[in-house]
Amino acid sequence: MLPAGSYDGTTVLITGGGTGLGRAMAVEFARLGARVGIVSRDPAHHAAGVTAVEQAVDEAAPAGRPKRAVAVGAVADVRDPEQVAAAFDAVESALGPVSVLVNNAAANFPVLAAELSPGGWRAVVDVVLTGSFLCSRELHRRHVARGARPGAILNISAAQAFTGGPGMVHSASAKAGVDAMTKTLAVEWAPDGIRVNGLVPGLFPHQDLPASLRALRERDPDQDATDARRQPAGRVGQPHELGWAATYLCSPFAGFLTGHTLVLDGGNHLRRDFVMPPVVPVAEQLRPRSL
Ligand SMILES: CCCCCCCCCCC/C=C/C(=O)SCCNC(=O)CCNC(=O)[C@H](O)C(C)(C)COP(=O)(O)OP(=O)(O)OC[C@H]1O[C@@H](n2cnc3c(N)ncnc32)[C@H](O)[C@@H]1OP(=O)(O)O
Ligand SMILES: NC(=O)C1=CN([C@@H]2O[C@H](COP(=O)(O)OP(=O)(O)OC[C@H]3O[C@@H](n4cnc5c(N)ncnc54)[C@H](OP(=O)(O)O)[C@@H]3O)[C@@H](O)[C@H]2O)C=CC1
Repeated sequence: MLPAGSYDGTTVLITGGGTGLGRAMAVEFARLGARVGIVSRDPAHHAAGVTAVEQAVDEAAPAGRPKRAVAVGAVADVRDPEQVAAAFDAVESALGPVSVLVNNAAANFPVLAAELSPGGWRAVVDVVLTGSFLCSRELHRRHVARGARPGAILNISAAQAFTGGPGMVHSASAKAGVDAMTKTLAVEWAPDGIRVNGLVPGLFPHQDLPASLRALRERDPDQDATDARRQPAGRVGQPHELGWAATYLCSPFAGFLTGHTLVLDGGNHLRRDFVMPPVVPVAEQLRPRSL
């Protein structure tokens, strides 16, 4: 854990920060003193994120300390550059200039590549890859115009980017693009004082995931134990652990680190051997079945 107050005076914008892992990261930034802007499509998700952040900050604050503005939500579909700019405006007018951006918003659903429509491909690639680019570009534009420094961007990726993602060709391809963007922008924007890194969560189950992804696990009545057995570390990730990694990567303690993607998965993406479990075709894995 970083020292208390590490993010005092810093405004962090997290896309998709109202649910799941984005919310967990928002809470950890706020615990360390950050003000947090939560940007996504659904105001109900913003409300959940703001409540979680306020609760965590209240718990950590000494009794009687006056309440401060710690979190706001702003509506935007990250696929639309005008909505992205308007959301930055809204967050900055409430919380001050954004110097840390977490590109966390994502879309994904299991589908065979042969059955994926052009619209389904575009929806996922546009949210994950184009959305991360548009938000990064907005942070960079504002940061440079102000002559501010330092700044940090964190791109949330997935191990599918390195291995491919059978049953999720759209997400794997988009996340691989995000990883290439991390390295490219790290070099282009280092002279502007903006670091760009990536963070890959391994298996982090939570209830906010869309039904199509939760269903992959819920076929198994003993899902938690099965998930744990499938990880070299013997357990899945806990969302606050992703927050700990995110707050480190965007902090001055990582001030010389840029263009790096950190994998937080208990070793799972390295689990390759000559002897592997029998192959089950992806079409069979995705076929609905009764238990
Ligand atoms: C941790 C436990 C789970 C274990 C499983 C393993 C997980 C591995 C993880 C891999 C790494 C990545 C993880 C993640 O990204 S998790 C984050 C997931 N979160 C979300 O996806 C939230 C947001 N998602 C959405 O809102 C929707 O899914 C969607 C992307 C579809 C929303 O976009 P949009 O509003 O534009 O959607 P539309 O309804 O207009 O649809 C657009 C086109 O997409 C087609 N579509 C939509 N859903 C499906 C589906 N389930 N199957 C096939 N096609 C689908 C839809 O038909 C549209 O296409 P057309 O225009 O051609 O009709
Ligand atoms: N959970 C896991 O095991 C893994 C997660 N990841 C990655 O972690 C990150 C967080 O995922 P997780 O928390 O699990 O999933 P969630 O489904 O909980 O989060 C996705 C978030 O993205 C937002 N979002 C989706 N589409 C848009 C859009 N068009 N514009 C703006 N915001 C959008 C959603 O908010 P709203 O609906 O309000 O727009 C939501 O808050 C993602 O990048 C994901 O790929 C990677 C590997 C594994």
